Amino acid sequence: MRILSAAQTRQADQATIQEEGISSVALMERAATAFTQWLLARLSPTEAGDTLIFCGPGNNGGDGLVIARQLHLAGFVVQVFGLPADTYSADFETNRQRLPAGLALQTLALDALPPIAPGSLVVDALFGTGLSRPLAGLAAAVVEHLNQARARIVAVDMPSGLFADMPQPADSPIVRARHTVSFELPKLAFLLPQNAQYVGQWHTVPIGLSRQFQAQAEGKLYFVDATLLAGRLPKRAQFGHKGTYGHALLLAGSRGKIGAALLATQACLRSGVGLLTVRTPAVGYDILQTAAPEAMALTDPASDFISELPELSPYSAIGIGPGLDKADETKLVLEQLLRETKVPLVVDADALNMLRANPGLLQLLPPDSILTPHPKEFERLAGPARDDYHRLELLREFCQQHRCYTVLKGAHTCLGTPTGELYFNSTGNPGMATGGSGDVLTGILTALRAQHLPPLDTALLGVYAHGRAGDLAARHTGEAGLIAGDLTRFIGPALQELTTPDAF
Ligand SMILES: NC(=O)C1=CN([C@@H]2O[C@H](COP(=O)(O)OP(=O)(O)OC[C@H]3O[C@@H](n4cnc5c(N)ncnc54)[C@H](O)[C@@H]3O)[C@@H](O)[C@H]2O)[C@@H](O)CC1
Ligand SMILES: [K+]
Repeated sequence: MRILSAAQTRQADQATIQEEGISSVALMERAATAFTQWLLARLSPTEAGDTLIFCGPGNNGGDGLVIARQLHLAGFVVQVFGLPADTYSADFETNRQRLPAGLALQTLALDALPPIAPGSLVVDALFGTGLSRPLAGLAAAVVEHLNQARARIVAVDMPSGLFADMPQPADSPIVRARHTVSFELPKLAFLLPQNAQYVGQWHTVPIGLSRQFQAQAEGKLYFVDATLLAGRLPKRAQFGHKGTYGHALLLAGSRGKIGAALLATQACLRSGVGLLTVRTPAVGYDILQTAAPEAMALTDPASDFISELPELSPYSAIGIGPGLDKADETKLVLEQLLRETKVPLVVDADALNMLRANPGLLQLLPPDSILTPHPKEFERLAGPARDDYHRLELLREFCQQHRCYTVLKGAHTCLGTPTGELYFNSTGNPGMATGGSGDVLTGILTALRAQHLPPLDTALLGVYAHGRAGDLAARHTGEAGLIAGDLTRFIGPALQELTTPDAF
């Protein structure tokens, strides 16, 4: 799925209208109907109770008028309010005319804002993608009024006051919606933690926006769903053997953190790698051989940390980082690895912190390496961000400068590419915010890369499958009960879902 800017969304509406030869008011009817259907699938008129719909002067308000008409006809107890304005959009005017008798548009006034009973259903159709500046005056007062009511607010397309694709001044008035129902595609704003308090849970409803426009639109933002991944994970070959699926090397673990090495090991094994060798300090030998007999243990001469780089020629991908100690010897191992390796790298955790400690090391990063920082680790590498939008800029610059793929971990993990694209993941849940989850991701990515998948496919598939494994696991454990080891059990099913079936 593409993520379009506000301007592109307007162009997409126009392209759809032209392509289909329909009127803009017909597209509005379609969009508003999709919203109404979404609501009707979740709430009966009795469950909704008092339903108050707040409309702005543009097409978002026009949607609100259509929704008011449709909910009224569906038996909801509807009141509809409009912001006074000098001009209204043409489709707003048309739909004002279409309001049924018995449902009058009431004009909002600063000194007479309507009371909102606790638990009421509020539909926020004040402003959508056409917002051009922060709200002020009466509009701001209405937003404040909605936010103070103990109502269930459902926003049409956008929570009013929020920009679709850029930050806004601190303290801008913005509706705090419980649900946001967006037309066709998510907006960039929905994917950033700083906006979660306004967007609530977001949903998309299809409105038949021009596919051609979506495919050809400029811009480099993507939302990764199963469709975007179709065809990227080949089925295993009938005559394949373990040599077909690569030989991965993991450099991981230190005294007290052999568990991290083990989690990466299990995940790597569960992600289809042909052979796996694991380099841990000597203290990890018995643990690894017992808990993961499928992996080969190549223990380091040092007892507690990795001090020597093994011979690298057998391997098709190398993962480094989970559970490493920051010993000087290990730093030298990382440096030697960066200088010597010709095979793709996956770099995680303390290996990232070591890169930062010696900035010269970043210059040695082989092209197409995959880095997997969480926001704090990324900040150490690329500097502090003013806000979530600025962090995306830094991510883009970092990936282009170092010709690497960077997986910025979090809700909607964002993958940056050397060519400037940003891909937001759609799977995963808050249960995955638990120690060891990142080690599992490193194992998955190392395995996919070892199987000769291109770096972009590796990162997209790996991040998606990791989240999907978390979603499958949480069905059994609940989110709070989820631990990283649970993820490894569901990587196989997650990858299976993504595997391209044979064409007939
Ligand atoms: N264009 C189309 O064909 C469709 C548009 N749709 C709806 O239309 C919305 C976009 O409509 P519009 O482009 O008319 O924009 P909006 O309805 O979001 O807002 C535009 C109106 O608000 C005014 N405005 C902007 N910022 C303001 C501020 N800070 N304070 C006060 N007034 C402000 C503008 O002057 C204009 O009158 C979408 O979010 C969606 O809900 C849907 O009906 C689908 C089809
Ligand atoms: K809105």
